[in-house]
Amino acid sequence: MHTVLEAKHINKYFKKPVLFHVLKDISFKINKGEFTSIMGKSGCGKSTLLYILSTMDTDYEGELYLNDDLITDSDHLKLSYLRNKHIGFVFQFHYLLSEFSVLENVMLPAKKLAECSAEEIIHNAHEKLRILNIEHLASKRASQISGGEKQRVAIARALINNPSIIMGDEPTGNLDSYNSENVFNIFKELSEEEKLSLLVVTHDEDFAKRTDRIITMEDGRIVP
Ligand SMILES: Nc1ncnc2c1ncn2[C@@H]1O[C@H](COP(=O)(O)OP(=O)(O)OP(=O)(O)O)[C@@H](O)[C@H]1O
Repeated sequence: MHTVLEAKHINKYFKKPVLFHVLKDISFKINKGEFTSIMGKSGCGKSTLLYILSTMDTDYEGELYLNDDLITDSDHLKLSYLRNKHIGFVFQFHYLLSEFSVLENVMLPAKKLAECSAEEIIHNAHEKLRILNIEHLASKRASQISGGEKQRVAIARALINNPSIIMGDEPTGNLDSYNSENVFNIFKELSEEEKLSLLVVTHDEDFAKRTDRIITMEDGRIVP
């Protein structure tokens, strides 16, 4: 089984206001197509861990592998490239640009990566909107669509560069139960049919129970 992401003995300390050992010897693997949730009480270190796994925080001890490559000591430019190419993000808040159209919002990470022609990017963005059943919204401004629709646009944007893994920080935290179910079903389908890996921090037990695996954290450690 191909491993998409591997954390080996990750430790993280916050140095201020006092020295605080926030992540303690975290090790796990995420395989291709695996849908994993991370749960744990507020303050146990979930977001801190996701920040490291998503390559945004480089101030940690231990090793991080992306598609079997050790990326821990990569410079910021390389990490920014790897992040954009291989990792899609879905947050609690959608972070869409409200004055841009839905299509333009979805295209943005592909423009940044600049590995496809403008025509290909438009074609790919339409394809992602079709997968998420929101192609009819393509020309609307992001400010003109509902909360549930915005989150689906955010997922389409996360998919645009065909990442190896989608990371979510409470992606259903702002949604009602209907839209949360919708997002869950989209993620499940992506993992089963596209063999996409998903790693989602959530407080929603119903959501987590239906993922392939729950990683439970307590006081900066993974509960064995
Ligand atoms: N920049 C920082 N400096 C010092 N301490 C921090 C910093 N950021 C977070 N912490 C502390 O680290 C711990 C873990 O925070 P983190 O945000 O990872 O928790 P979490 O599990 O994601 O919580 P929640 O479920 O409430 O989002 C908390 O005790 C928090 O107060």
